[in-house]
Amino acid sequence: MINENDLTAPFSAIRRRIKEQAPLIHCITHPITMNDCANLVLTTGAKPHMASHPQEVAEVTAGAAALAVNLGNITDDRMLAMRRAAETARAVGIPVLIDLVGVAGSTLRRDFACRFIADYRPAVIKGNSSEMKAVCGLPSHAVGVDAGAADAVTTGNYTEAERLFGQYAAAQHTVVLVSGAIDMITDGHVSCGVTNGTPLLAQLTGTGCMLGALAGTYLAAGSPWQAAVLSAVTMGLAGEYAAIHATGMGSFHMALFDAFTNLTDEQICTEARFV
Ligand SMILES: Nc1ncnc2c1ncn2[C@@H]1O[C@H](COP(=O)(O)OP(=O)(O)OP(=O)(O)O)[C@@H](O)[C@H]1O
Ligand SMILES: Cc1ncsc1CCO
Repeated sequence: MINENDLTAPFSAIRRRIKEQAPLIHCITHPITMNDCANLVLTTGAKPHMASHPQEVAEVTAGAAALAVNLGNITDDRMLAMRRAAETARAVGIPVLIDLVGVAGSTLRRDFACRFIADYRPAVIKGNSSEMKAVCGLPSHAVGVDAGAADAVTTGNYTEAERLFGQYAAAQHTVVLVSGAIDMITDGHVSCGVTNGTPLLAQLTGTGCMLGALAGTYLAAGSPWQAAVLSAVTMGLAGEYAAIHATGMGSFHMALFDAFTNLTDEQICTEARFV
């Protein structure tokens, strides 16, 4: 049984370190959510750099504290940029997160992701349940970049999902963050499910990409496990607060950013909910 205090104990320290150190977070991502990801990183106190030109990314990563790459809306240039940046991340010893956007419906992205994971050993691999099943080599039921209902992690299949994704995480020596109504985080030895959130988060494009950028930011100040759990709790709770004030998706979007700005350590530690 997971002790919730053990999970939440490091949260405040990570948040404080990010505010004090204002680390540079290099995000190589796509135009659909780039602006939201940059603004979310800013709410933490960290500094985003969204550089993606293949000829400059190595230089940018060399000055960063963490690298987050996202396969959404992929291009040849960004694939090359991600590999060059990851080479540098490995050389200078900074952690890498990969967000598997769209791998379930694209052989190009799936092959790229599997090669990237094998070559650069990301500290965190993030995806929705369909994307994660796809890189595990299992049939998945994605609808475009969204997870299919048949792949969702639920209280009914939680133990099986824990086994499946845990096995993959252990084999890759990484932390897996599976997003959804229950966000599952596992390294194959320890796992937890974060139940904070609102279905509205799935109605706003790119909240999964934002979750990846947030986990990438916390990687600069905490372990991969802590970074993944804290990001899931933060996104879920911010969604819950935003849902209270929103009257539609426009105001939800704004209220979500207000919630990121105003969430306190106490709210995050006392209102985090785990399966
Ligand atoms: N039904 C739900 N109830 C509560 N929270 C949810 C629900 N669906 C998604 N979320 C939350 O929304 C965020 C994004 O998760 P999701 O699985 O939708 O990502 P994604 O598919 O990668 O999204 P995108 O491709 O739009 O970036 C996570 O923080 C997750 O907890
Ligand atoms: C809609 C969409 N298409 C490619 S990426 C993206 C944003 C959510 O991942």
